[in-house]
Amino acid sequence: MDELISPVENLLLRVSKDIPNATPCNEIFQNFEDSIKPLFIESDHLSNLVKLQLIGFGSQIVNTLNTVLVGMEDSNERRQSRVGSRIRHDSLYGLLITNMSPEPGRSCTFEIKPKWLCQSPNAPKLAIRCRTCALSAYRNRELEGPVSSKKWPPCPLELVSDDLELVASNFTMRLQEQKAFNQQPVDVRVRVMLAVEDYFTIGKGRSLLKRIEELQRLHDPEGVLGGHALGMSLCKDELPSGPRALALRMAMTLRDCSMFVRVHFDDKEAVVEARLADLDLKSEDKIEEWFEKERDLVLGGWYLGTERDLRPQAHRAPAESCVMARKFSKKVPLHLQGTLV
Ligand SMILES: O=P(O)(O)O[C@@H]1[C@@H](OP(=O)(O)O)[C@H](OP(=O)(O)O)[C@H](O)[C@H](OP(=O)(O)O)[C@H]1OP(=O)(O)O
Ligand SMILES: Nc1ncnc2c1ncn2[C@@H]1O[C@H](COP(=O)(O)OP(=O)(O)OP(=O)(O)O)[C@@H](O)[C@H]1O
Repeated sequence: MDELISPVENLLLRVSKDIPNATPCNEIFQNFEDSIKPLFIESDHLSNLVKLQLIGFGSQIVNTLNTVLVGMEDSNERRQSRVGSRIRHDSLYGLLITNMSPEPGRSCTFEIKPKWLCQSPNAPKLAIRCRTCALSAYRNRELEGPVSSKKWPPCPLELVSDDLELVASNFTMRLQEQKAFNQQPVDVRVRVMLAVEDYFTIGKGRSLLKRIEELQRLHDPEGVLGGHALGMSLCKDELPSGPRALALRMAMTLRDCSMFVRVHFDDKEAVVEARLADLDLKSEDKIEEWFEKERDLVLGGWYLGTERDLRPQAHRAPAESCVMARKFSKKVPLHLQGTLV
């Protein structure tokens, strides 16, 4: 995706990057229509998806857009991480997508990745970390410095928790990080916060997140490891294949999508709108990588929080805030916590 704004009102033009293995837009569109969209039609959440419309264009458009990119780079207007990337010539398709950008002064938008809304089916029964928090802990393993300086994204289980105060505070915290929101008068901010709280605790946002959770569960009941004996080396024949592989790719897509939340605050009643984006079906080529990642999390003790036993210099991070870890420390007396895992 690149930062080109379409002249078509309230739509963005999404085009393919010129990098090896990038899925062409026509395939992204077909996969979305066949595999993803029906899941949300069933539950009446179609209006919560970023809409995709496939368009074709001539190679002259690609040349023009690439020239625009060169111009932006010459004047330092392009984000450094994207400098040098170009639009591919061999696929003359693009997607017009719902533009979720805010309208200055009238709305603000924030983006979250809900990630894994339920535990991995391969996690040990006594896990004290969810899949996302286990992976964060794993990724923090090599980082030097105090525990508090490490990266602990919010635990995704908070988003679908039965503790509605926790759900509400998660979203209002994200809202309060928005400059456009903070610039509003206090009465508008209160109105907007209440609307966001309602939307994600009793409204459509709640049912949308619950639907994603349900779909993640339904499409991957066994986990990528299935019944694989973990002590044994990976044999490619044992990776999920056929219908199970497709279902797994769908689950992994739903575990890595983005959610745009736009709040309009110029009306008498604040209006909240959430739409899911980045629902490009994951490639089958990723299955081996998912298998290896899951195996490392299980065997390394990252779900159980026992990684410290494997690497004595490591210790449990007090800064981490997994919902599962918090439940565990409430239920189990402190002196027993080390003995149970
Ligand atoms: O491994 P995860 O769970 O961190 O997810 C990856 C994402 O990391 P993040 O959401 O930042 O933690 C990662 O996001 P970023 O590139 O870090 O923004 C990708 O979305 C990656 O998918 P793909 O390789 O582009 O198909 C994602 O990989 P998969 O979902 O395919 O495993
Ligand atoms: N529907 C949308 N409305 C508004 N902004 C969007 C929408 N979809 C994506 N964006 C924004 O466009 C930018 C690029 O999108 P995205 O991150 O999906 O592309 P990408 O190919 O992963 O980019 P890169 O890897 O170069 O960072 C991001 O800033 C994202 O927030």
